[in-house]
Amino acid sequence: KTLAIVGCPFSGGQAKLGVDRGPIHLVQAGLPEQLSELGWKVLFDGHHQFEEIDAASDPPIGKLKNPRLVSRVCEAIAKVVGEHAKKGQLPLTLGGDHSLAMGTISGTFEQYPDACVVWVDAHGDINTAETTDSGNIHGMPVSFLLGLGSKIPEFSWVKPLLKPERLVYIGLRDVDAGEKKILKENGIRAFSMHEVDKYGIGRVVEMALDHVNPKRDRPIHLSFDVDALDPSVAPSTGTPVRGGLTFREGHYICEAIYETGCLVALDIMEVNPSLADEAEVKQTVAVGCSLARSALGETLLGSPFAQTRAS
Ligand SMILES: N/C(=N\O)NCCC[NH3+]
Ligand SMILES: [Mn+2]
Ligand SMILES: [Mn+2]
Ligand SMILES: [Mn+2]
Repeated sequence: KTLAIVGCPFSGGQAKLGVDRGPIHLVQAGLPEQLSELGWKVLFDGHHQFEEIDAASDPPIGKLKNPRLVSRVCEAIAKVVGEHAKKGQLPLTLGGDHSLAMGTISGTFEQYPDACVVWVDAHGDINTAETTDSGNIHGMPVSFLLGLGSKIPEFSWVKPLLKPERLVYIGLRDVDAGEKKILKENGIRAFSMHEVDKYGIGRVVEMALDHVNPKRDRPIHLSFDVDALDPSVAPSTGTPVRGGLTFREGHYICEAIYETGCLVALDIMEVNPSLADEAEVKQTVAVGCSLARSALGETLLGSPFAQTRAS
């Protein structure tokens, strides 16, 4: 049961400063120690340093901003995550913005081609080069993973290994018109906050897993954007959207996924320690840590450390 913590101090997928310091704050809050307390053999893989590319050498491609930087960083992360997965370790990637999931999920699929993805987020992150308004690539990783939209040579390393039926969303409430069209056209299952209200988080997680993992025998990659949580719960994040998951709903998702024993990779993304006052930053970092603990075996009544697939 080795857990490989991959620090990814990266902010190139969006415009707000500070999200690259998410990893250091999560680590300094004691996350590695907290996880070894749970029984994990923790391998801290360090905070990966990414070589800058000066703006002049990385002009936008169409609307896409910092395209070469984002592509190169994600390709590097795909290798790192893939290598840890190959060794039977469970990669925990600490972001950094959500564009990184293009890398982490590519890495997971190298090792687990039959994996499914649970994407917890206020946003769909599924814009293509054609539909994106902002050109911020953290709003696009899912489209690359599905192989949607026009092919961009700089991103040719991304293989379309994710199939629509292996992807499910929980927490959506800020989806662009173009993304809504993409979700519909591709028949992608999404449990928005409307469904969470209607069915309750317990049923939503059950239905989500029934959709992508009916026999609970497929590896699960959980990609958790902390802005899925209500801003009152995780205030220090780049794109807060009101009406989000409660503290418990967010943790329930993680606990329930851990209980499947299928978790093989986890991303905790978009913690930006520079967007709120000290108390709110502390709160957001603490939530990132507790979500990770819940997804990795911490339970409220303390049950013995169950085996996960990546043992
Ligand atoms: N946090 C974000 N994605 O998860 N922002 C980008 C999406 C805005 N439409
Ligand atoms: Mn996201
Ligand atoms: Mn988001
Ligand atoms: Mn700081």
